Amino acid sequence: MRGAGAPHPRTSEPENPVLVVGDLVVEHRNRSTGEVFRAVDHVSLSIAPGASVAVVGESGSGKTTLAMAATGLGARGTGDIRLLGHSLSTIGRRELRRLRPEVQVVFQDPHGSLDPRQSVRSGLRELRALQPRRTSWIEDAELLGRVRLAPEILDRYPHQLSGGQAQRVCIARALLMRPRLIVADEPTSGLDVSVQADVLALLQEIRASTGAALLMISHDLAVVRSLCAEVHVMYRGQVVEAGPCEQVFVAPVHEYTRELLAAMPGARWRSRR
Ligand SMILES: Nc1ncnc2c1ncn2[C@@H]1O[C@H](COP(=O)(O)OP(=O)(O)OP(=O)(O)O)[C@@H](O)[C@H]1O
Repeated sequence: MRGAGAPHPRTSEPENPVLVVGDLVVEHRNRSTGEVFRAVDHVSLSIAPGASVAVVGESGSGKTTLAMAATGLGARGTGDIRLLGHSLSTIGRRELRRLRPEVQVVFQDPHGSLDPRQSVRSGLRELRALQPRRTSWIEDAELLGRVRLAPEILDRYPHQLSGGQAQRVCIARALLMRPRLIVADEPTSGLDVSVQADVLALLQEIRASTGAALLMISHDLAVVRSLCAEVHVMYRGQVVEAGPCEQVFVAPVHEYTRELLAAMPGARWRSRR
């Protein structure tokens, strides 16, 4: 059995970025009016193996559209996207299918992500059937232990789980695939404040122990600062500022970043220095 801390089987050179986004533009068309809205406007970013990168911005700034397009899971758009060294514009279906498990997404609404008709155990069984070799490294009970859930949870259905437990199950399902990139899209916004910190700590722990990179989508600067080394600030579809969290939060250059920081409870970011 392979431990979660064991290196991933490599499908590209270790030092290659997990994800490179070059000049991405994604537009949405309003179905009723036909109007075109540019949700992502010439965005570039790169995520190294094991890195923790955040995209922050207010609601509607394009964070989710960016993350979904960049990982090949949403509207495509134009631009150059390389996932584990493969260009999404030229990759074949078979290769894309092989690449899919390497990127796992943890969404905001854990109950919405789980099939209400499946127990946790049968949900895991289904995943294992889809990817038998990839998922054979760990047993169900041990997997749940990794996300600090008791084995009894295996026989529960989603409606029998709290929000925090359901999110841990979602994280366990992601972990089972031993991804190279975990995209966490507002993973704690739907949870009680009391469990938010635990879920964030868990994501951090999993990132550190597996070597997966983390792309964190959030409007919450406190979450970002606790979890990520690097941040991209999005405003109206554009990245207006990017850099190490310490630099961006302590000495923001763009007016919008300053406004975001000022809207946070306390100008405590700056007073840390
Ligand atoms: N499928 C879609 N069709 C039309 N417009 C869309 C679609 N998806 C998103 N949009 C619009 O694109 C813009 C960016 O949305 P997106 O969800 O990427 O932003 P966000 O920063 O993730 O916001 P939130 O934090 O509220 O999820 C918004 O104005 C949204 O209304």
